Amino acid sequence: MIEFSNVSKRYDNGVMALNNVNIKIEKGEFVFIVGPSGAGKSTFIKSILKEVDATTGKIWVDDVNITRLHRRRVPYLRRKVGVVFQDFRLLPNKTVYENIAYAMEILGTPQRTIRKQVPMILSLVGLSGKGNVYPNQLSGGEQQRVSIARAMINNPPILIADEPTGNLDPETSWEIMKILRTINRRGTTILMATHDKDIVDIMKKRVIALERGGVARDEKIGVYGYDD
Ligand SMILES: Nc1ncnc2c1ncn2[C@@H]1O[C@H](COP(=O)(O)OP(=O)(O)OP(=O)(O)O)[C@@H](O)[C@H]1O
Repeated sequence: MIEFSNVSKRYDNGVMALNNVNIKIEKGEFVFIVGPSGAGKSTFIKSILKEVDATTGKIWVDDVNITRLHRRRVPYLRRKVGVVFQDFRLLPNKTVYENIAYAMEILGTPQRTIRKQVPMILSLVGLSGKGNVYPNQLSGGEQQRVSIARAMINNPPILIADEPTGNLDPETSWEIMKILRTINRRGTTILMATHDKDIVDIMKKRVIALERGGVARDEKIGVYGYDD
């Protein structure tokens, strides 16, 4: 589903953010990406989305070698990979419904399909009935659920969550984890970068630890392994 083969990323300032990374993630896996600040987690995620280009090596996403993917094809790649961020990134002047509908419109989804699917996606994240409210009328946890709903339009095979619980209290974080687990059980491969020790230790999922751009650990049922 996702494969990194001898991938290195050297930024223009000389920093080696990824250093000969070899990783294979199968369809349907739930993988935590952990590691100290500056270890390369964001660079790893960005290279799956082709927001940064690997300097050397090859990356496959959903069986497509994206290393040489033409710029024109990048939007097709992004359709296969939903993304959720720590800071939600919702449009403040659009309602919950409109935030999701707008993302579907950008992908060229017909209005009829949008009208049918938005309620289904809202129910998946437990927000049925909240379609007409604005993001600032929602709690942080609810906003993150909207952002997960938006990421799941078109039912992408891969969902990337970059510190999705970073702005949330522990109880709310677990509500988000339950939703991610449900989405994973429905077949979506999930990659989650996190600094949340409790979540990683309790979930008992695969853990890939990056340190100084390299894979320091890759455990089938792993732990967070750091003190922060
Ligand atoms: N655009 C860039 N230009 C130059 N160097 C960069 C750039 N982005 C990241 N870096 C450097 O690459 C290294 C890896 O950064 P990255 O953001 O991938 O780490 P991270 O593990 O996501 O960190 P954090 O946990 O703090 O988010 C760091 O040394 C960082 O300073």
